[in-house]
Amino acid sequence: STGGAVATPEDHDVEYLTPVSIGTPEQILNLDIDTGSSDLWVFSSETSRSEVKGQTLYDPSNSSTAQKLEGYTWSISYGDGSSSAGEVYLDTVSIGALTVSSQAVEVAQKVSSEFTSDSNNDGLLGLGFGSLNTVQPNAQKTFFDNAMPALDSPVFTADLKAGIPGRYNFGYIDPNAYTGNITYVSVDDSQGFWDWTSPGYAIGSGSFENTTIKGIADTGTSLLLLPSSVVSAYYGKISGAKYDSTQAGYVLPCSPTPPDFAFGVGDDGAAIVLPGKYINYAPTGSSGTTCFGGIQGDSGIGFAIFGDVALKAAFVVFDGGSKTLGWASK
Ligand SMILES: O=C(NNC1=NCCC1)c1ccc(Br)cc1
Repeated sequence: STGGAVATPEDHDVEYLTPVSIGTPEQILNLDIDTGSSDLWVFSSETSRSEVKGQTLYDPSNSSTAQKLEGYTWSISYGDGSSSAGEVYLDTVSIGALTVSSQAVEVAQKVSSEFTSDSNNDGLLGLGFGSLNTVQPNAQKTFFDNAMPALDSPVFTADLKAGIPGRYNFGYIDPNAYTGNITYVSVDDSQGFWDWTSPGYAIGSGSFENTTIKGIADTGTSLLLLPSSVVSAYYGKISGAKYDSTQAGYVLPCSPTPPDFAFGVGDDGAAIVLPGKYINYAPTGSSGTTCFGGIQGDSGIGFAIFGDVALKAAFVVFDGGSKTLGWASK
């Protein structure tokens, strides 16, 4: 089997939303597919009314295939401080033509303000490793783990794009979605993340800097978070760029276009190049002269995060069979 669906960017590519069918008859919710977590949770008929502002709600009582897991609960908090919690049902879940008949659907009873104010986001679909799932008393499998045995190939791919819809596919690699070769790198799943090591980076037309950068491929994080030495080297090349403590990040003049940023993949010299315009993440004020940087520091996290700013420059294969990541330009 195979499947897949469109991934549509919200403003500034802060997140990408994908239509997911739940229940019988189908209830279609737009979910944030997140390789940095492993819970599938949705806004629901059980979500506190004061915490819902425009989201589409999954109502298990309107699904003939919903089955409540009595006594099961979940509670999650994300790297950006957002959180949600609730109860658990099993129901049929599909992404395009790919269907999992007994998927744990975690219904939110409470969500934090970040989710309440994100009116187009109806929930998250985690594609991290199973060890991250928060359901008690028994952890539940991700959509990918449930689907994997039936997939033509045990993979899913992320093809996110800047400002236009991309795609998540399951079970196959679309040869028309990328250019050149796919370079595969090993993944350390011991922390539950798609954790890999880049051999270094280059700034603009500069020479490649060999420096080990361990980090996770996280579709649920918006920015590219890198070691402070790398971030300082990058913004040090840009006149007027500075760390703005008020914004808690580096800001830069939106014009001229900043230098490209490339990160290495594999040990054969392959690299993914972020066009400089990707680093103009969003204007900080109404004049549009100053931009918030799409590359920021990873201090305090313990490893880098290759979030959407990086992923949208690549075609990425998440291989659940070999536990590897494949990176290609496009
Ligand atoms: O939470 C994380 N990724 N997903 C999402 N963020 C916000 C909503 C969804 C995340 C995961 C690992 C690390 Br390290 C930092 C952050």
